[in-house]
Amino acid sequence: MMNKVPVILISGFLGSGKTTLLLRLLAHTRQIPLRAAVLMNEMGEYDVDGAIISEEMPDVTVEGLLEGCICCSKKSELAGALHTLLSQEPDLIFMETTGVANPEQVLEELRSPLLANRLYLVHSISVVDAELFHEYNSRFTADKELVRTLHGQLRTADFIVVNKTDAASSREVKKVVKSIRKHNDTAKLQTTAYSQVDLEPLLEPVLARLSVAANPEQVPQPAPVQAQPADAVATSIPTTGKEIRRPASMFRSTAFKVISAHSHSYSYDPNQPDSFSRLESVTLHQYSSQPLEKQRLENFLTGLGSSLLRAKGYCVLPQEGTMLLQFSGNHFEWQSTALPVSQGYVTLIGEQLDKTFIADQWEQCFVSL
Ligand SMILES: Nc1nc2c(ncn2[C@@H]2O[C@H](COP(=O)(O)OP(=O)(O)OP(=O)(O)O)[C@@H](O)[C@H]2O)c(=O)[nH]1
Repeated sequence: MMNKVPVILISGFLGSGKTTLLLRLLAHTRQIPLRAAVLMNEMGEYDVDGAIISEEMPDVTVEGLLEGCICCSKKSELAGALHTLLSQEPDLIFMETTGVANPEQVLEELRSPLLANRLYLVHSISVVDAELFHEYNSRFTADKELVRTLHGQLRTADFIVVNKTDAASSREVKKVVKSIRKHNDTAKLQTTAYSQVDLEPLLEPVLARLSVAANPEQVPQPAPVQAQPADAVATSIPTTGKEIRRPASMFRSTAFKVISAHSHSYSYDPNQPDSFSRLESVTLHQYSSQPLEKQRLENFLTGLGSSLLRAKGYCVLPQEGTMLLQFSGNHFEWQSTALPVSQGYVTLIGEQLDKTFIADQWEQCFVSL
């Protein structure tokens, strides 16, 4: 039987700190050294998080599944993407879901015969934003699908990272932990800022398994958490080639366009007619030859109010050059990048986004010469 490759699944709501954790894990695996590969799932049309990883860890193979969630619209492509990564023979695969993905569906897919004979799950990690956990929970109570997703992210985890404790009071952090425990009272849980968790125990089962594979006479280690059944029928799987994505309307003369809108939805369930989540993503492209002004962009995003949950992308600025923009929980983060980005873009994720207004406001972010 072929050696199975360990998988660590990272889920958690928008902006909670999944990529921050993944970067730490990748830095640690590189030190060991383990050859890690990443499956990155993004709701927008660009792989912003994949680009961040590629910049910091150019040796790590990243396969991106974009414009949809691997728990629903991209579920059929999951096996192909994982097999593309498997062809690189990594020691370990990290999977980061979108912030609105329900890991329950992903885990179900990993248990399918197509994947169960090649992979085994070591950890399902859920990252929680301590600052916004309760706000999101009360805000989305009417959105049954999203509530199911938020709870699914907690239920499936064997390790929960309560992150962003620097942005929440200690009283709030305690309340968050108490609420989480109502959904999952068995997972290991760590409170932290910037996803600074103890990495060694997380990777211990992977190292144990690898050392057994290298020295088969050793006594096998206990089965990893939620380990999958050993054997399954091998089936041929279509692979997705790595795609360099280009905006469809790249050659339009219009300077700035709202290119795409993606609604997060699951396949229709007649028993749950109201179970539709209205979260969507919109990607804005920096087509203009006129300079993009940082302050105007910040004002525009803040002006969208509570309808905007998350924004991220690369902006080409007149003074600073290309910068990575991150917006979550009303906080902006700008970071210089050496990535060769010829045309900037910003992906917005939110609820009931007013696209006409957004297109107009985006246009106002460019300084008229
Ligand atoms: N204040 C604060 N900011 C954090 C912390 N952890 C991460 N961030 C910032 O929050 C933003 C989002 O972090 P990510 O790691 O990209 O979050 P994510 O869960 O991958 O986000 P999605 O891409 O929406 O899925 C970035 O600007 C991070 O630098 C934290 O503990 N405290």
